[in-house]
Amino acid sequence: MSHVKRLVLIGNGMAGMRTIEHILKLSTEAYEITVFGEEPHPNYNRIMLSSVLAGGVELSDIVINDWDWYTENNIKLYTGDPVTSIDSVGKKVISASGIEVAYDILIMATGSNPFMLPLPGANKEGVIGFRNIKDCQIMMDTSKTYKKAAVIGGGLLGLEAARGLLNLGMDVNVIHIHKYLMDRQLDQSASLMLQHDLEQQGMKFLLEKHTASIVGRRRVQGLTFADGGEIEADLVIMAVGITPNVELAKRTGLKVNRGIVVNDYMETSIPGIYAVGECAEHRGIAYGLVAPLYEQGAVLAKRLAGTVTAGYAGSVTSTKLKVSGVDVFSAGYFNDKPGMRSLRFQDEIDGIYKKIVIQDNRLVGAVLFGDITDGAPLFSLIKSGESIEGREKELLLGFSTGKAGESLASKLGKMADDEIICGCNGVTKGTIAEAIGNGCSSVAEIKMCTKATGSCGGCKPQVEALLQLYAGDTIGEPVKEGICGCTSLGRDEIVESMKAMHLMSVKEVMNVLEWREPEGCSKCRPALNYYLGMLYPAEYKDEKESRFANERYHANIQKDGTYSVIPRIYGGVTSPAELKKIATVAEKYDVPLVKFTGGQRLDLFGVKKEDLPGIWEELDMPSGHGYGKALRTVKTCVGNTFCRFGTQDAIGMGIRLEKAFERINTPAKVKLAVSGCPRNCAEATVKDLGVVAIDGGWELYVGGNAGVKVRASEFLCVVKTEDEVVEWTSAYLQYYRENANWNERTANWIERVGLESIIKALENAEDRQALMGRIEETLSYSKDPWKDIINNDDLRKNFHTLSGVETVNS
Ligand SMILES: Cc1cc2nc3c(=O)[nH]c(=O)nc-3n(C[C@H](O)[C@H](O)[C@H](O)COP(=O)(O)OP(=O)(O)OC[C@H]3O[C@@H](n4cnc5c(N)ncnc54)[C@H](O)[C@@H]3O)c2cc1C
Ligand SMILES: NC(=O)c1ccc[n+]([C@@H]2O[C@H](COP(=O)([O-])OP(=O)(O)OC[C@H]3O[C@@H](n4cnc5c(N)ncnc54)[C@H](O)[C@@H]3O)[C@@H](O)[C@H]2O)c1
Ligand code: SF4
Ligand code: FES
Repeated sequence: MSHVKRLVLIGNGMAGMRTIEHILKLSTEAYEITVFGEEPHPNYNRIMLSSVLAGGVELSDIVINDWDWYTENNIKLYTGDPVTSIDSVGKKVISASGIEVAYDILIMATGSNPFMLPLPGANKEGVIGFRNIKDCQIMMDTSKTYKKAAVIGGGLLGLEAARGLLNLGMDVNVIHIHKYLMDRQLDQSASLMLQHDLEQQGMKFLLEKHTASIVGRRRVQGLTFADGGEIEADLVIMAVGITPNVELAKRTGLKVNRGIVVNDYMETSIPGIYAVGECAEHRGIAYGLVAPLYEQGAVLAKRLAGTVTAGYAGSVTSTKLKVSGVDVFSAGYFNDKPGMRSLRFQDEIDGIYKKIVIQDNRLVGAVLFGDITDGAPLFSLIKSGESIEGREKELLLGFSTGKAGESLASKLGKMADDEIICGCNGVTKGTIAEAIGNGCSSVAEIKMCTKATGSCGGCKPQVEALLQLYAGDTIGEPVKEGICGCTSLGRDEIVESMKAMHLMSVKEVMNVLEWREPEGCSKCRPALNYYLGMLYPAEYKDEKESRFANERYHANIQKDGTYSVIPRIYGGVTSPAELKKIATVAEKYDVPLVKFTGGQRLDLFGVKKEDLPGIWEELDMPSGHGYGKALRTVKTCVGNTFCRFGTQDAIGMGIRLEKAFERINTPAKVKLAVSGCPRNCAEATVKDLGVVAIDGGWELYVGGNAGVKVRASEFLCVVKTEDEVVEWTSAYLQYYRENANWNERTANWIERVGLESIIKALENAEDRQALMGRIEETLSYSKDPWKDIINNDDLRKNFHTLSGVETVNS
């Protein structure tokens, strides 16, 4: 009797999951797949952590496959639960939490660990590597309190970390053991030019320095060096290389050198167990960049799907530094060795350096600084190993004869179709041209079709140039980006079309506006649902299936799959009776944790999905919307009710605002606060809208945020009465609802459109009244979502099965 084979993947990272994606494409349903991940997240783009740290990219933007993707593909995912042992005889894995899963095929993709120098004091608080979301979060949090950072290691990772920390406002010293930065990728000339440019950006370097110890009490306070020197540091990032994560493999008895030894088909020394990614060692090499790991994944997937493959033969690698303002590329051999010749070009005026390394008339290496447009074609030549005899100087001076000022699109036009444009994903110019020919008209669409630009993003300029070349008006305007890969239309065009054609459902919008993906995606479906609800509050029926899980269940999904429930406590003011009720419910349902939130609410953590309706019913309190893109909380200080400094009734004002705007859907979450005097105990100036009492009136501030990027709010207006506070707040919130992009916080919106334009839209009393009328109309249709479910037998019965798009929500 044949049974579906059970495939277990250990490591929910970039290489392992790319392998699974390939397998799903090659042979759907051939395997019953289980994935274990040590990190408490779905699969994300580790490469982009540098961009998250540098700012401009949110953690939610770097998810590759969200939670729903696993469900949709019938993959059982255990996160935050590492596999701790493998029984290779009984063919099963056991996780830290005790889960046992049997396998027929086991893939190990456990990645690497940062190499932590075993220095005295290395275990102090504030000493970390830079490898995962947690490290990234620690750096972002630390920068809010501390100012002095030291990065040990001036390689790719160290420099990208240093740039991010500078952007976070820290003072950064990079300590490098070698005389030249990026000594594993660059020659001396390129390295010196790089150092110069980074110093101009504010980075400081201590070169040829051997760190001797890390000093401080519990937390790091500084570093000492072998030459007797020392510096102060409140945060130390070790970026001195990585070591394959092979402990589990060793315990299992797999053959391990530096990495888990694999053959050309990624088979380890034990039949049925494969290894892929940074943890694997192939022909003596454990790679540390995604391109070779993705190649390995493609080979392994073919092998497991029973497709013919020649096997993996090893890779030549190329790297680009992801630091804005400096362009650095390196591939193959970058320093001359006996038997090699090199040609160099250095332009100190424009800061350009090029070097190509040749052996036996073949290109074996290249280093580019300042202008890296020739990186892709040079890398193709290195990989192809073809003779470049007689073309050496042409290659050095500009690949495609490179006339001064020649556009990138024109250069790319001269390239052969089989040249690689996206190094990370091995995507050729021909493949991208074909995707454009098949109708892809934006970078996002090309990413969806080909994966190009989906990893480090370094090939985006080339892909944009190809779009200009093949989809633009000859070489005209760049093709604009849509709200997601399913469309090339932007938010305003979509909303205008909805109005003009009176489109009334998500499906209709996608049909009429010719969506590329008929079902849409997790970016556009919730956005369309929001825009339709905003335009037609009376007629539009909210589509549950276009909402994130948090919003479907009206509770926040937690990392272990349980939910957290926050009842509404207006203005943060409760009563003994209310507290008793919450306590009774928490006891009855065995709620493991009851905690105050930053917004002065009580949060019940660890609630099972099936208990949600019962808990809501027994609490008999309105939903606090702690999960939604809606008004979350109005935080208040005690105001003149008890405080001797208070000039106004902050509590009363806060409760009035919360009662007025609870249940309003907004493009992104909205938090308010009211302080009773300028001492501002309710922290009103880091809220989406903050109200601060003054003598005889109130000041209103907007666009504040205390999240990853702290932003102080900006002064909007001063008013005398509580009624005026409500009027301005109504108008401001409705103007935000009508004009911001879905998922755009007020802080980002105001930065994008400018406070001036908002003041202009609100300064006229008639306009304010009109906006207030529209928000009141919308509010008149809103109902408490918990009551809605509890009182509807059908909804309550089918509560478990509410499905929709997936959660990367905060
Ligand atoms: C900040 C940063 C920037 C980078 N930039 C680039 C770049 O620009 N270009 C480039 O090519 N590469 C870059 N890299 C390297 C690239 O991210 C890695 O090569 C790639 O992620 C390796 O993939 P992997 O799947 O082998 O390992 P990982 O992505 O690390 O995945 C391994 C996963 O396995 C999990 N795991 C480990 N042990 C267990 C266990 N016992 N049970 C369950 N799960 C386990 C780990 O927690 C991890 O989530 C960068 C790396 C970092 C940290
Ligand atoms: N843009 C990219 O492609 C990119 C970005 C980040 C990370 N990565 C990858 O992540 C991995 C880790 O990166 P990395 O920069 O840590 O590794 P790396 O090996 O590239 O660089 C480490 C650097 O640390 C220096 N060093 C070693 N010991 C030291 C010491 N005691 N004190 C000071 N300096 C010391 C080395 O000279 C070397 O230049 C690599 O595989 C890298 O390819 C790639
Ligand atoms: S903000 Fe002013 S009124 Fe409110 S608690 Fe602080 S000091 Fe008192
Ligand atoms: S080169 Fe990295 S995503 Fe294309």
